[in-house]
Amino acid sequence: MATSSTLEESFKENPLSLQHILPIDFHSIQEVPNSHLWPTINNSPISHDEKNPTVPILDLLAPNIVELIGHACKTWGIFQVVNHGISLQLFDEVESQARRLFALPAEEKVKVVRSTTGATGYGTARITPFFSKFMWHEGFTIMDSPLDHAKELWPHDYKKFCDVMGDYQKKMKALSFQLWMLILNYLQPSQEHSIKSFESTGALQLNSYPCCPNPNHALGLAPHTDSLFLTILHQTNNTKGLQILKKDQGWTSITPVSNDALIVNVGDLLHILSNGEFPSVYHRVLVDQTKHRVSIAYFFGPQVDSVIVPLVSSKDNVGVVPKYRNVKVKEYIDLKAKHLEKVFSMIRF
Ligand SMILES: O=C(O)CCC(=O)C(=O)O
Ligand SMILES: [Fe+2]
Repeated sequence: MATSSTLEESFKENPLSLQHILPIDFHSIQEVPNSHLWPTINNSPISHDEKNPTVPILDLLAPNIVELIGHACKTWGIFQVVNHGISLQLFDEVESQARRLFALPAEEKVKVVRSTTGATGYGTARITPFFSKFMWHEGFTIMDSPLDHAKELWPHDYKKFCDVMGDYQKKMKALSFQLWMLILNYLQPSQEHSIKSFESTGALQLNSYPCCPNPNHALGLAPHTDSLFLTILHQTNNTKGLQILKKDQGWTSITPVSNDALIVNVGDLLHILSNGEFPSVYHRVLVDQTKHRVSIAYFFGPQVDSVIVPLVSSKDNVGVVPKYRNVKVKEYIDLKAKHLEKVFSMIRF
């Protein structure tokens, strides 16, 4: 038996109230209720002819990929990946299984609602309690196998869902490692740095943003950063929604270059590990009046018992002092659950 704790366990100490977990019934709603009505979102609604921002697009087969990925992490903290070897068919299957789940009536979905101390299952975003308004969003989180939940939802027809999600998690884990090796190659941690050998954790997050009658006053996801090392996101390119906050540019939409392009962003723990060199991207999601958007995020990080030590002794960084104190992943997750972004100032020197 493994004695190390899991990501799931590390959420237990900060329970959420059921009121903050259960999404409204989007199938029955005609108007945005006051609880979900945000003051004007400081941006015009998504315009579909908007110019693409120049988020780096990385070909994983490029000979200078280490430099490219390092540069992208440093300058943007977010990039797109093509030529990653994952088939369009798998993306289509994951999206269609996710849509199958979200299309279920509310009384079915509630059977697999996340528990107040849990991490997996159906529910709102974990950042919900930090905002006075609710988000136009429902999610389903998978860690390891979704078997128990799938059996609840489809007692006689759960296999396809589990197979597809299992396959996707496997592919995402492998891709995460590939990206991770490239990033470590770029950062060049010293031999003794603990990050050289670590066990990973991953979580799959299915996101659903139903059509919204009033998209100018609703938010799919409120601004946030992701907590772990990397997030790999799939969204079909005909439904925009993701925006990042870019210095001098404001909120900027990220549009995939193709249906099989993946969007990869730096999370908090990689920001800390890189000693602040790589920004942890602040992002949010807008909603659409006529399109029900689904996105699939894979969060990749170290095990919760690992300690993140900012890299200062790599060759580029000689003489640089650490900007953050060492932090155990479990402690970080706990601080973030209590304080959200204020967590950075709490661990900064
Ligand atoms: O749906 C998206 O585009 C982004 C999802 C996201 O930010 C998240 O799951 O943390
Ligand atoms: Fe996110």
